Amino acid sequence: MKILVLNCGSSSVKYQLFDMADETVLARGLVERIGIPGSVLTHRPTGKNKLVREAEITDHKAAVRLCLEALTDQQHGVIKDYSEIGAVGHRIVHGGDFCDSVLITQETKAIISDLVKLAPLHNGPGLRGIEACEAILPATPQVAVFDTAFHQSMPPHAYTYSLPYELCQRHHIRRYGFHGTSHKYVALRAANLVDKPLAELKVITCHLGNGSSITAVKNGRSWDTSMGFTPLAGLTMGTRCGDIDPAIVTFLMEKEGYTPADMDRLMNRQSGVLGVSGVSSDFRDIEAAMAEGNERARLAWDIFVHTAKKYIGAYVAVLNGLDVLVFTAGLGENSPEAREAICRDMDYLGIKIDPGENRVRGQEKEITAPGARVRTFVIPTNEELMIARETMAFVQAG
Ligand SMILES: Nc1ncnc2c1ncn2[C@@H]1O[C@H](COP(=O)(O)OP(=O)(O)O)[C@@H](O)[C@H]1O
Ligand SMILES: CC(=O)OP(=O)(O)O
Ligand SMILES: [Mg+2]
Repeated sequence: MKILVLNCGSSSVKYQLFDMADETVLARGLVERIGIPGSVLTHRPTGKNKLVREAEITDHKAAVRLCLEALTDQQHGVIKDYSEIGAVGHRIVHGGDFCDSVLITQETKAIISDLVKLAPLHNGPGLRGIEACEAILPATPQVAVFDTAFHQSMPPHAYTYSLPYELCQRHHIRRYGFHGTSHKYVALRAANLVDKPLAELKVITCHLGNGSSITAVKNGRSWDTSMGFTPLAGLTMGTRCGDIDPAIVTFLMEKEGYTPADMDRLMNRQSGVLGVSGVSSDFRDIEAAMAEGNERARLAWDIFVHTAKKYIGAYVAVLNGLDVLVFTAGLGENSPEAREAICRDMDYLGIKIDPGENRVRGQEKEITAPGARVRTFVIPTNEELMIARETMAFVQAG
């Protein structure tokens, strides 16, 4: 069976078409920089030339349509007809109370839609991707695979907020955690690379992209993670503020007369690296601006690095040690500068990377310095493969 996977991220749409007989990738691609200047589709059909199409893409529905068109493109396509696709797996970021994947129906779409307010940069785009597929593949089963699933294993002291208990119960307020599919994939892959069962390892996985989160993995389970009730918490991100003193919210609402919607926009879309630098939400632009001496870009970068260091340190404490540190996602895979800055002066914790090995971009590689106690890896994430497997199992279970 051929399975198409769509991964709507906050700044991108990634996709892969698999032949699940042997998990061959027939085509993969991405639309990146959605909503910021310079958006581009890169479609890589296996065994054929890649297709690069520049277009100003401002929303995820248009991006998904572009991906679907590439799959049947005369020159670069890999299928003749959409009916060849047996099922579509969608990455949906917020699953709320869902622990497992679900079939897309009117009812499940309504629940995903209710969660848009808790993941405004993601569940809306995820739904737009579903709608684009429903229009083009109306008879094909579609499955939602949630970012929150892996983190369901966190212990209560990690997922419970210190607010009035009954209030949190009533409104389902807890730490959910996101990027779960990615954290699980790279943690399993790291265990494979060090040739030990994941259950015997203490692992910290750093998913650093436009959205960033760090997870502590213990006994093979997500033990704690930096994102929370929503994907706004934790590290400073492309446009998200990450952890701030919660009192700033009510302070600004009073001082500036902001409504809840204004605050939501400010913290999700106008803050983070973009808000501090005034340059861009994209780390490539930040690195270029720093190279030209832009001080606010430097400050945004330094804040990002500082928060990443703090989470790693905190999770070493939570895990009582560390065996493996993993970097993944857009920045984690592609920026030696980010990895170097984050790992600098961490030798007390046993973390030290080799500058030569660390030059790697977008490839799986161990970057540990000789003699370091903690083994550090760059592992390209593959959320799409995990989602394809999950979708296949779901469809087969019928
Ligand atoms: N070669 C690169 N060097 C530095 N940063 C990169 C590179 N490629 C991608 N990135 C950064 O990764 C981020 C996108 O991460 P990604 O995980 O693909 O996005 P999303 O969060 O939308 O899923 C962007 O900020 C981008 O600048
Ligand atoms: C949850 C999240 O932030 O996802 P992404 O990094 O794909 O935007
Ligand atoms: Mg992503």
